[in-house]
Amino acid sequence: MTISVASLGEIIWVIGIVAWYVIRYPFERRARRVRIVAGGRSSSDTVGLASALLGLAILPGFHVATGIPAAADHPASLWSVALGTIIFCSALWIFRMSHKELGRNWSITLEIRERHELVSAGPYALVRHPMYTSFLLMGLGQLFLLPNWIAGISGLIGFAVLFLLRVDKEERMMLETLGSQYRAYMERTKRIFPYLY
Ligand SMILES: C[S@@+](CC[C@H](N)C(=O)[O-])C[C@H]1O[C@@H](n2cnc3c(N)ncnc32)[C@H](O)[C@@H]1O
Repeated sequence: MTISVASLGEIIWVIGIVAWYVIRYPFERRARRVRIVAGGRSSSDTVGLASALLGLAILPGFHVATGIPAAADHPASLWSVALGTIIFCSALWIFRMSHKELGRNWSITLEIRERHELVSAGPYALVRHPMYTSFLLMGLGQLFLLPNWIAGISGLIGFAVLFLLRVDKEERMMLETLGSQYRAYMERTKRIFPYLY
């Protein structure tokens, strides 16, 4: 049995998405047991999360399952699949490290947990939002893995909507909660790219 390069990219993308959920699931379960003391899901955050879900999972998943929209297909290449695999694996690694480091402070939305603490170790020593760095890399990996302009680019668009709707609000919330401790942390870190932005 031989598989095409296009199918190979799609299979790797599916494995990547399953691995993403395997990493996330235990943190979702644990988060249910830690009390929320401030914040909550706003309508703009719901739009951001829905965009990320649509662009990074639903649209590409629909394309992989049905081949639609075939008109947006472009030729697949082995170098693109290899690059996409490396980028997607890096995204999963950063995603896993950020969850591990955030631990009980993690929330899917903008919330403050009981006894919330500033996390500034591991990937958080370099950037304030490594989980968003991992979403950006996932979107980039998707672009290289799926040879379809719409399903390929949708992850980056979904990430951008979530990031732009959320990041200022998240930093404001952290400043209100942790005050000078978070301000000092902001002064020594970048947002998503170490030393750059
Ligand atoms: C989905 S997590 C994303 C965390 C971070 N923005 C990132 O990209 O890695 C969002 C929650 O993490 C918490 N959080 C964000 N940065 C944090 C930090 N440095 N220390 C502790 N909690 C943090 C906030 O309570 C926020 O509601």
